[in-house]
Amino acid sequence: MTSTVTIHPALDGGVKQGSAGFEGGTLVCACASRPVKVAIKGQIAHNHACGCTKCWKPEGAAFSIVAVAAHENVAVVENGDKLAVVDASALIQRHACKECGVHMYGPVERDHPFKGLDFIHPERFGESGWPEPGFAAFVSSIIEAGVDPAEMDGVRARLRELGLEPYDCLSPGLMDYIATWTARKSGVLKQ
Ligand SMILES: N[C@@H](CCC(=O)N[C@@H](CS)C(=O)NCC(=O)O)C(=O)O
Ligand SMILES: [Zn+2]
Ligand SMILES: [Zn+2]
Repeated sequence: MTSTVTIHPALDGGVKQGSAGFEGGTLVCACASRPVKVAIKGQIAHNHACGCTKCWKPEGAAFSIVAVAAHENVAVVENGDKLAVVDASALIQRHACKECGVHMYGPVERDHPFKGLDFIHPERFGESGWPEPGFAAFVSSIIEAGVDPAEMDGVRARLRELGLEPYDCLSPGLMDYIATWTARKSGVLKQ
C-alpha cells in the first residue's frame, strides 16, 4: 500500500516532464506585495525532491523540489532587502524572504564539491518548462520533520510510483562525485 503522505503538491498528481531546452527565468517568492525576484540565466541541473528539514517546502509537503544553478547565473533583481540568511553556519547559505519564508537561493561558498553552485526551488519560477525532478534525496529525513516511521515503506513505494527513486542521502552519481572530489583533495586519488 502506498502512503497518504503528501509528497509535494506539484508532484502528487504525477511528475510533469520539463524541457531539456529550458532557458531559465525568474524565481518569485510568495508575497502578494513587493515579492522578491531572482533571475536565473540558463538551464538548471540536478533537480530532485529533498526530504531534509533544511530545504524550503510549501505548506503540507513532505519534500522540497530543489536544483542547482551556477552562481554567476543567479541575480537578485527585485526587493532583495527582504532577504536574510536562514543559517549562516550551514554549507548552503539559504537566502529566505523574511516575510513569506520562501528560500530564494542558497550559494555554496565553502571549499566543497558544490562550491560555485546555488541551490534554488524551481517551483518558484514564474515560467513553466523547468526540468522535472529525477530522484528523491534524504528520504529518511522526513521522520525528523514528524512523519511516522511506519509510513516510510509507503512513502518509498509512492516515490517509486512517481518515478523518483528514493535515496537516504543523495543519488549514487552525486555521492560518487563528492567522494571523488574528497579523494582527489586528500591525494588518495591521483587523477
Ligand atoms: N537529516 C538532516 C539532513 C540535512 C542535510 O544534510 N541536508 C542536505 C540536503 S539539502 C545538505 O546537503 N545540507 C547542507 C546544508 O543544509 O547546508 C535534516 O533533515 O536536517
Ligand atoms: Zn516573500
Ligand atoms: Zn535538503
